[in-house]
Amino acid sequence: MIDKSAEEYAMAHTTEDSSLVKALIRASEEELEYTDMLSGRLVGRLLAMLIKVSGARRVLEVGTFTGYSALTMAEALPDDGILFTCEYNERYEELARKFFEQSEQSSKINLLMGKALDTIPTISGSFDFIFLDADKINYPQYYDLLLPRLVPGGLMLIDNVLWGGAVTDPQTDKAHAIDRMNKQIADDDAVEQVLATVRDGVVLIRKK
Ligand SMILES: C[S@@+](CC[C@H](N)C(=O)[O-])C[C@H]1O[C@@H](n2cnc3c(N)ncnc32)[C@H](O)[C@@H]1O
Repeated sequence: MIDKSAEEYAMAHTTEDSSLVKALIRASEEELEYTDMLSGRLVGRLLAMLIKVSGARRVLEVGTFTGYSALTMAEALPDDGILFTCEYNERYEELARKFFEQSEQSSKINLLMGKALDTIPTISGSFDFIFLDADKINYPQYYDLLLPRLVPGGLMLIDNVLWGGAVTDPQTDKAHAIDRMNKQIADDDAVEQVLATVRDGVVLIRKK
């Protein structure tokens, strides 16, 4: 959606990933046919920045894939921070665990396997920061499930909310679901939010 040269310029002027995170990206590209699900450095560095400036300690991620954003967020967390990340695909799990184990942040990361709508309720306590990046068709359901789990003043970042521009005239079930959630957030008096045109669109939500 974003002009290619502007995107490249943004990438060239954004902090690099750690060497372990770069190795994870390379391994994902070598072992998998498609890695377009990986959120990428603009979103990854935004996540790290938000965690640092907000002082978040308890983080939940929905949608691990091979662990790019999980590892990036774990690196941004303080030593006593904890990250729960939900995935259901065992092939992605294997790659993610391999890199989590190599990381100095491994003790902070809890990978929960299974359908996220089932595994999230098994985690007790509330979260300072949530990153939603899983099955788009269930985005409205996730929003309803996750907002009550956020502390007042807590932040939620949701990825792919522009869905390549398809939300402006939704024609598919996924585009309709994302559009429905975007409208739900915009109408929700319990939050303030900014829908930013970073990569495929992210909405940053702060619970009042
Ligand atoms: C867009 S990818 C996540 C990318 C990751 N956050 C990153 O930046 O590298 C979405 C992931 O969610 C997983 N997923 C989809 N539906 C799920 C579900 N219902 N429960 C758990 N994981 C799910 C997919 O297998 C996929 O790995």
